[in-house]
Amino acid sequence: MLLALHKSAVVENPPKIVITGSKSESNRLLLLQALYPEIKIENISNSDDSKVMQAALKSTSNHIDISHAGTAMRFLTAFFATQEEREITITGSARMKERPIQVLVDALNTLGADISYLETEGCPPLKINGKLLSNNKVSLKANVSSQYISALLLIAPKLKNGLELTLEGEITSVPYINMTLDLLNQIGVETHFENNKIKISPLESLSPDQTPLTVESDWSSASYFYSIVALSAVGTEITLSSYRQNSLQGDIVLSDIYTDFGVETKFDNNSITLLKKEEYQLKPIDCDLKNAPDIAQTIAVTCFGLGISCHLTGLHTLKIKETDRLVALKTELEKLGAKVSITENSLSLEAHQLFGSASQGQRSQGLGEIIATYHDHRMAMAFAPLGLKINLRIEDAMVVSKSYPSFWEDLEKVGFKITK
Ligand SMILES: O=C(O)C1=C[C@@H](OP(=O)(O)O)[C@@H](O)[C@H](O)C1
Ligand SMILES: C=C(OP(=O)(O)O)C(=O)O
Repeated sequence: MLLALHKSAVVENPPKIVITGSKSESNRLLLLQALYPEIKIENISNSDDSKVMQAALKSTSNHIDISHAGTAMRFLTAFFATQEEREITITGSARMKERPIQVLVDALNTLGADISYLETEGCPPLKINGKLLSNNKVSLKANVSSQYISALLLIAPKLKNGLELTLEGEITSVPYINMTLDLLNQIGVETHFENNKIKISPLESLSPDQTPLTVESDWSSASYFYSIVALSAVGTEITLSSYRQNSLQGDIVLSDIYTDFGVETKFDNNSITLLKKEEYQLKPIDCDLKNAPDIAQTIAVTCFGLGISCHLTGLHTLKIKETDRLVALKTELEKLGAKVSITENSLSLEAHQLFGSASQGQRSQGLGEIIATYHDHRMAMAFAPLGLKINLRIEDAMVVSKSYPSFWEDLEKVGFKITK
């Protein structure tokens, strides 16, 4: 569906926006709940990725399709590898069949699993013959995706002797590994992470009287509201719930990064209020995002909307996500008149005269440019805040449901004018 965003502004005193639970926390807890049924979960994400995870864990079929969900693909591969007597095939969208999984498959096979490729070597779909994994030590490359490491950590306490992982090379997306370890600790699993070694002790079962674990709202989803406030007038405020100052999610780093754009975050009563405190003092942005790759698109578009330059690094994982996000960002920002250069792991945007030139002025007329989204929820959501500056249209807008199904309704609540 093509949605048209008509140039609008944030209303005064918008209602509080309740953002669904973190899909990263939800998908970890769902997997742990399949291993330890005593676990109770509250505020689970209503994202497509968490729904497919729930459906796959309930399914008795020997054919599982996880669509676009990277965490589900990686976590379930590890899970089904340990389910004795079960033979399944696991597949996903056309893009999922291009997203690499060899590092994880090799590690699981080294531990004793029986996993093979059904189409392209190194990528889904996979055939998994569930087995008792008899080894407990393995080394793997840590610079491709942290999801492989989290997948192994999640099944580790159910292995007879636990697990000892050696991480090779630079470790990417570290906060996601720490999130996995923290959730394991919360259910009583002993973990140890030092330098490039992680050790997990076995834990057979949990006591039946578990207190529910509450998933915090999704910080990556909050990023779009940070961008909206950054692109709005001084004094603009938006309140989001439910958030904690001591989050497990690395994307909380937004609250620091956006101070550079004049956005202040106030934590109060499980909510955050984002306030545009001052006009942004034109200053180039230089940011290493290897610990928070999912907010790269948001930040690049905020900088474009403010007319400032940015140099974003640590982006090597962006090429293997829902789309090649570096190429997608360059293509779509350039449609709007930006000058962007990319390498394998970075993106640079030149400062520009903000929608002031004749050609850019024309872009505010009519229905505006069509932004392509490449089956990537974050392309749709990252570009949407530009609706405060220009008219634009978002192609395949329902793609947002991968992580944030009520995104467009929530944008309307804060004042965006959107038509089909
Ligand atoms: O473990 C997780 O929940 C995630 C880890 C990150 O992936 P990489 O480790 O592949 O960067 C992130 O981009 C993804 O959205 C969610
Ligand atoms: C990369 C993402 O998800 P996944 O890898 O789980 O598909 C994302 O949500 O931005």
